[in-house]
Amino acid sequence: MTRERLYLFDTTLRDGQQTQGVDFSADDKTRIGNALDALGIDYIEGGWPGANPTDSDYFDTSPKFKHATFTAFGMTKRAGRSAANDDVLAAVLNANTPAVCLVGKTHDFHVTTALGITLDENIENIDASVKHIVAQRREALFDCEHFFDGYKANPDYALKAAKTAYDAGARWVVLCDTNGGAMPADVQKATSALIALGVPGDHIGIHTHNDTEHAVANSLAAVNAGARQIQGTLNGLGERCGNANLTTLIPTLLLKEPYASAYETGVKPSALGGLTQISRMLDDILNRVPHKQAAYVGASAFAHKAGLHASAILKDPSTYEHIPPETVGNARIIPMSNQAGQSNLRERLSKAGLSVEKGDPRLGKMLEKVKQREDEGYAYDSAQASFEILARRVLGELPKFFDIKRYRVTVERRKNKRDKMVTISEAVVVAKIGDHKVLSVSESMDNEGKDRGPVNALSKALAKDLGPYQAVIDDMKLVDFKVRITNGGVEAVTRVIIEHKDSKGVHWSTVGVSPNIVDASFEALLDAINWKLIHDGVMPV
Ligand SMILES: CC(=O)SCCNC(=O)CCNC(=O)[C@H](O)C(C)(C)COP(=O)(O)OP(=O)(O)OC[C@H]1O[C@@H](n2cnc3c(N)ncnc32)[C@H](O)[C@@H]1OP(=O)(O)O
Ligand SMILES: CC(=O)C(=O)O
Repeated sequence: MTRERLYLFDTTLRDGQQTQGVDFSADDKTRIGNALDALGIDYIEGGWPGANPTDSDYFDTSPKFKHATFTAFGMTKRAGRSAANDDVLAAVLNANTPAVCLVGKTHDFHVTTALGITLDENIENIDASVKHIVAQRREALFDCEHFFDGYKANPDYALKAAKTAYDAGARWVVLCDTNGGAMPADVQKATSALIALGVPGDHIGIHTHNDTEHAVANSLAAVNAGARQIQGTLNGLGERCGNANLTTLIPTLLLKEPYASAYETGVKPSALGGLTQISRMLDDILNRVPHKQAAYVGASAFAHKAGLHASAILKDPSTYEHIPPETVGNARIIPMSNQAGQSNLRERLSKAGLSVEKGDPRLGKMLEKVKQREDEGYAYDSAQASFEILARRVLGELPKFFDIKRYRVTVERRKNKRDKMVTISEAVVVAKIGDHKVLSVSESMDNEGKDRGPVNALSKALAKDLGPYQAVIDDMKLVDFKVRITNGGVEAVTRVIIEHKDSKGVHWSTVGVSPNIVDASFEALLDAINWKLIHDGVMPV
């Protein structure tokens, strides 16, 4: 059976940039754009040339994609001037991209209220703007802003605005759920109405927002009605609650029926294995902790915590997995927790290179220890590296790299040379490495002279001089530090979970628990260092 072509349009670099807290540099855009092209995305919208220096700089680099059509975004010309005389439109065209996507109003309320012009003037703006793009021999796309709300309020006008763009030569008329409030049935109905009016489905695109968590469902509803282009972003970035998540839509289109048999996209099955890595790369660029429960690519997407699940997974993974995790470049995890049985335990141990026979009494002892510690506040499902350290300790297989003799942290509030009150934390750690005693002192100041607190001072002192292990420890980078009070009131217990990564891209998490936040942090730090030394194959001196 021949499959119909479904086009994927990425707007991570444009609508994704409209996410609160996201500010790409031109170099970030280059990295992301190249990754999207390698993945097989058909259109990459780079931003709005002329709107800000970063977007203009990125367009100045004139990216040359192997697969994707590079697209500039802008808005229709303003009323009262010709398209050729609109300076905002001119800046967009001056970027010289093969495709140009213009947003325009299709909801009568927005025309009269936001633009303050007549409904006819708006139709003329759409017509003239699209014709101007086509006359410049560019592929024209028209984003029908607020199309679904407009269709509800005044269906004739919304349809007329969309049809005007098509008649003026737009290759794609993109129906936008700008405020993100449409339901799948609304999308299906309005898309079908435009097709019935004479705009073919293979000229219709869909652009949805996630304000009701329906962005993916609404994109599929439009495809079901006949649309053949989907716009979205990596990891669902985008204005407010985000756009349709391409990281979810791509595997769904390639792996799930009826889409997999009916449609072909530019993303080939062989490229799908790189999806998790691209998703994590974006988080890395944004300095964000990846969303663990993200569909397909989240670290928990294939984590089997419950004992019953883990026991069946070991017999056949398809018992509790909708797809094999490797298909999207993800990995299966069997975490340890108070929900676990011996199956979870043996699987985790074998992943750590520790083989224990079924029925070994140490398994029962270890499971009891894990459940008892979870009761005290530890959380091993989020701190697999600490579980490994605990298991090695119970099995008598934890190498002794060094011994901490003592540590001390002081916090002082004092006036500095400029007579300004400052807080300074200082930590001292005394460690014994073989026969050698090492004393390290560190302050909490960062490179800009800002106080980073007692835990930071302690971490720096601990990692400052561990003699023969130093090169391995210097390769550790703290990426996340979470503190949680697990018991309220005067008996409060603090749980600290920290995440590290190294230059090989390996991430590992450790946990510490104590009524004292410094002790809890120190325990998690020690586990992190021991885990790294073990995993780098370091021998104790
Ligand atoms: C639904 C979407 O996500 S569309 C994408 C929106 N993206 C952005 O806005 C990000 C980039 N935008 C910007 O940097 C700026 O808004 C600019 C440079 C484009 C314009 O800046 P300014 O000239 O200062 O205008 P400002 O942002 O205050 O207002 C937008 C103007 O465009 C007009 N406008 C809005 N949409 C359209 C349209 N489709 N066609 C023509 N004019 C439009 C508005 O009426 C308003 O004009 P007014 O001030 O005369 O009422
Ligand atoms: C164009 C666009 O981003 C929107 O209407 O949501």
